[in-house]
Amino acid sequence: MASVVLENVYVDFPLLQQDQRSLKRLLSAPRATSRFKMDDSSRVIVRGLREVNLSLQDGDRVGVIGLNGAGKSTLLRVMAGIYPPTTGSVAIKGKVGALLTVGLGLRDDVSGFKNIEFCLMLFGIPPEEIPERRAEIVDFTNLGDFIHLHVGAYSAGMRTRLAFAIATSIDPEILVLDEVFGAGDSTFLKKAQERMHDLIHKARIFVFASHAPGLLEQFCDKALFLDGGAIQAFGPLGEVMELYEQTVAARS
Ligand SMILES: Nc1ncnc2c1ncn2[C@@H]1O[C@H](COP(=O)(O)OP(=O)(O)OP(=O)(O)O)[C@@H](O)[C@H]1O
Repeated sequence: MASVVLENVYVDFPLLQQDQRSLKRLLSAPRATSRFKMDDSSRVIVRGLREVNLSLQDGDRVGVIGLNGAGKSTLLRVMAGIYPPTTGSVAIKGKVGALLTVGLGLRDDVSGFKNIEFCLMLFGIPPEEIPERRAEIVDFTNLGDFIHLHVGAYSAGMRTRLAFAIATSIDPEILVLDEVFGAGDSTFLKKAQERMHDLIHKARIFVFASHAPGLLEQFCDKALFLDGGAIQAFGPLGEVMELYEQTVAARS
């Protein structure tokens, strides 16, 4: 049984690079009351998520929706274990596969081939299984001899192919996906979509942040509407999408 349980989760990002005057302006702006705060060490922070309580169980297929900056990627990263919550707790049961910012986690200074090996070790794949899995990933990328070149010399599309092939080479029980369907050129896109469909189908829990209603309808039956870092609604896809569209219309 896979599950994802978040209790009272907050994620704060300290704003370290800003000059003092612009920080003061952020704190004094009227709309800043909920998003920008001063923390206990007098640092200005932007609140990525606030008071998030959520329980996902086997069979849940959830679309995460919200305007730019609503907190969708932050939530997915928390579920993937990339961001620890600033406060609150996160309990995950099951193997998580995260397809988030494409290219995330690739090392520029070593070859694609080596990157694959590192990632497989990181995923906990037993050493005797690595050569076969690696060969399968290399084949999927279709990068030819470029697989032996250091990743720093790859084009964006080549990175995408490599990152996608690695991330989708394990069958996750919990699949966390940030819109990556537009990745790669058209030949790769078709292959990538087939592989994605297969993974989505097999995952016990699927969480998908997207702005595309068609894709959400295709893959999800529930939706989670985030606004200003907080959950506004969580429930059947149609109802939550309607509420979201009404909110967007009221603001534009
Ligand atoms: N590394 C960071 N440092 C500072 N602030 C951040 C960082 N990452 C996210 N934020 C802030 O947290 C909030 C939520 O960002 P997030 O990327 O989760 O939004 P999103 O809903 O995925 O947006 P989009 O649809 O534009 O991708 C935003 O206000 C953003 O400015």
